[in-house]
Amino acid sequence: MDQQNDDDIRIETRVTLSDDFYRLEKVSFRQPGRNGSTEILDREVFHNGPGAGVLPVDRERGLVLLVRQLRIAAKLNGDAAYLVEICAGMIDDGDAPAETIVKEAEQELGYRLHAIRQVFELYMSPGASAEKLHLFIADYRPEDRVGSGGGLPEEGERIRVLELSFDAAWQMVESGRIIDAKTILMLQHLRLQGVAQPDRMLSEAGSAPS
Ligand SMILES: Nc1nc2c(ncn2[C@@H]2O[C@H](COP(=O)(O)OP(=O)(O)O[C@H]3O[C@H](CO)[C@@H](O)[C@H](O)[C@@H]3O)[C@@H](O)[C@H]2O)c(=O)[nH]1
Ligand SMILES: [Mg+2]
Repeated sequence: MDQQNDDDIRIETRVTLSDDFYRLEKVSFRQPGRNGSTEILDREVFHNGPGAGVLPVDRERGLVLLVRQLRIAAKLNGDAAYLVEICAGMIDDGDAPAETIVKEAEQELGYRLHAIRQVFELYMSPGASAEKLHLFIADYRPEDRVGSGGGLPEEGERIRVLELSFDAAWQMVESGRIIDAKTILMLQHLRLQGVAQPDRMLSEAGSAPS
């Protein structure tokens, strides 16, 4: 099997094809070919990141906060136009991912979060996109509500805030109503932590061992 070394990949040229809201680039690079040769390939790279997202959890009441918002790409594919997702946003230049989370949670959800912990740092679609996502989990309680959320109306954001039980949110994954990857990852993470069924855990704890 050939060795695969990062240092053997040489970027030759980078050309910007489009630079409007996001940037699309065509990259030409050299990679090792067979029998000691090298070959040149072209790839397009879409720069739509980096971003950060958060799943706020109220463990006492067994609830999570999600958002529902228009995603025109999903509509173009023939899926629902309004997707249910975790709160997320693009990271402004110079901001740390956790700072983005704090801002987005206030803007989109109207909540102040506590105990913000990073869970994943991942690429959403590395074959075509440079978007790197930082995903967090955080705590919230009813008294942390500081506004109505909804996003920035001047940017055209009309975000609806959903507060759902763990089970109801997971049901939406299983029934295919939640189809956003970062949201499914985070809800799955919550289940793996073993806090996803507080009612069942409580009743099991209180029942006689079988
Ligand atoms: N004018 C203009 N505005 C845009 C465009 N695309 C997005 N916007 C606006 O830019 C803002 C982006 O809002 P954020 O909350 O920062 O991001 P997001 O839409 O939730 O999603 C972004 O972050 C996610 C998490 O990183 C990503 O998954 C997603 O691809 C995107 O980068 C929104 O007001 C949106 O309407 C565009 O092509 N043109
Ligand atoms: Mg957003």
